[in-house]
Amino acid sequence: MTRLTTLRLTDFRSYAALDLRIEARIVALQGPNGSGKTNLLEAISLLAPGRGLRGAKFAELARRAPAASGGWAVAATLAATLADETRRFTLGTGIETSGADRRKILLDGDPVTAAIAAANFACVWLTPQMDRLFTEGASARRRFLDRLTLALAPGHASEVAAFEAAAANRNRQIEQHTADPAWLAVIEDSMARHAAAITAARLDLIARLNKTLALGSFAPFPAAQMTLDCPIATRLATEPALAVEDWLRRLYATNRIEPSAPVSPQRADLILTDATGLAAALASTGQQRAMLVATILAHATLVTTLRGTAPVLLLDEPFVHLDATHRMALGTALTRLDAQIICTATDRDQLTPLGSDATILNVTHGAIH
Ligand SMILES: Nc1ncnc2c1ncn2[C@@H]1O[C@H](COP(=O)(O)OP(=O)(O)OP(=O)(O)O)[C@@H](O)[C@H]1O
Repeated sequence: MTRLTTLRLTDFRSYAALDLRIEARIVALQGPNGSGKTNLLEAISLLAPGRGLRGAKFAELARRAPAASGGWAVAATLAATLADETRRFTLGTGIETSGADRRKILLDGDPVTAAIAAANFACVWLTPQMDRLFTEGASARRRFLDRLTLALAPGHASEVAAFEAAAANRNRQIEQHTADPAWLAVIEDSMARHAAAITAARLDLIARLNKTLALGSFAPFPAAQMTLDCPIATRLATEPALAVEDWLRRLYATNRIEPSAPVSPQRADLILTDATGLAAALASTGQQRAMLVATILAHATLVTTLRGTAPVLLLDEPFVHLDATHRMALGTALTRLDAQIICTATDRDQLTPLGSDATILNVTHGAIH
C-alpha cells in the first residue's frame, strides 16, 4: 500500500500554512461548509500528474490574501509497502509566482517527469461534482477514465500530453497556412502513434476493470461495465496497432482543410452501464453514484493485484446520495480495502458507516485539529 504520512501546504487556497501528520489508513476530514476539506483533497490530488480534482488553473490555487506570495506549494512524505519492504520518499509540487502556469513535481527533491511521478503516486477521486459526470460533456468522462488508466499505465499522462501538443501544433500550422507538407506529416505521424497508444491503454484498463467488476464483489454496488465509444477503439478491436496508426496517418494527411483532427482520442467517450445494461446517463443520481463507487472499488482491487499497491482514494462526501444499505456497504468495503482513504463529511454522523476504523480530523477555516 502507498500512503501519505505527512502533508505540508503553503499558501494553498484557504491554507496559509498546514503541517499535518497522517497516521491512519482511513482519514475523515470533518467540518462545516467552506472550511477547507475539499481544498485539502485537491492538494493531495496535485501530487499526481494533471490539474487535480477540480481541474483548476495552477494560478487559481494560490491563496488570495494580502500577505500571500502568489505561489503555492504542496509537499508530502509517503510510505510505499511492497512485499514487506517499505520505501519512504517525498513528493512536492507548486508554483513560485502567480504568473506561472507550469508546475514541477519533485521526487525526493529532484524534478521528475509526469510518468515518474505517476509511477510513484496514484490517486483516484470521487466528488459531488461527479454526480453530473454522465449528463455533461465527454471531456470529464475522459479525464475520469484517464485517471483510472494512469494508475495502471504511468506513461499514459505523457502520451495524452504529447498527442495534445502535436494536435495543437498541427492546428496552428493549418490555421496560419504556414504548413510545410513534410513537416505536417511528421506531426501527424506523432499524433497517430500517440492516439493509438492512448486508446490501447484505455482499452486495456477497461477490459481488465470490466472483468473485475463482473465478479460483483462489491454488491449491492452494481457489476457495472465500461465501453469506450471511439472509432480508434473500434479499429483496434480488429486490427493490429501498426495498421491503426497507418490508418490514422492517412486520415490526418487527407484532412488538412479542417484544423481539428477528424478522429482523435480526445473525442472518445466513456459509457458506463449497470449490470442490467442501464446507461449511467439514464440512471438516478444515487444509481450513478453507486456505479462510480463500484468502479473505483474494483479499480483499487485491480491495481493492487497488478501493481502491488492501490491508488490513494480521495472521497469528497462519499456517503451523500446513497441509501442506508449502500452507505453501510460502502463503509464496510472501505474498511476492508487495502488502500489509504481520505474522505470528507460535513457532519460526524455521516461517518457512522466507517465505524471506529476512521481517524476523524476536524477542519476549521484553514486549520486542522
Ligand atoms: N485561492 C484561494 N485563496 C483563499 N481562499 C480560497 C481560495 N480558493 C478557495 N478558497 C476558500 O476555500 C473555501 C472552500 O473550501 P473547500 O471547498 O475546501 O470547502 P469544503 O470544506 O469542502 O466545503 P463544502 O462542505 O461546502 O464542500 C472557501 O471559503 C473559499 O473562499
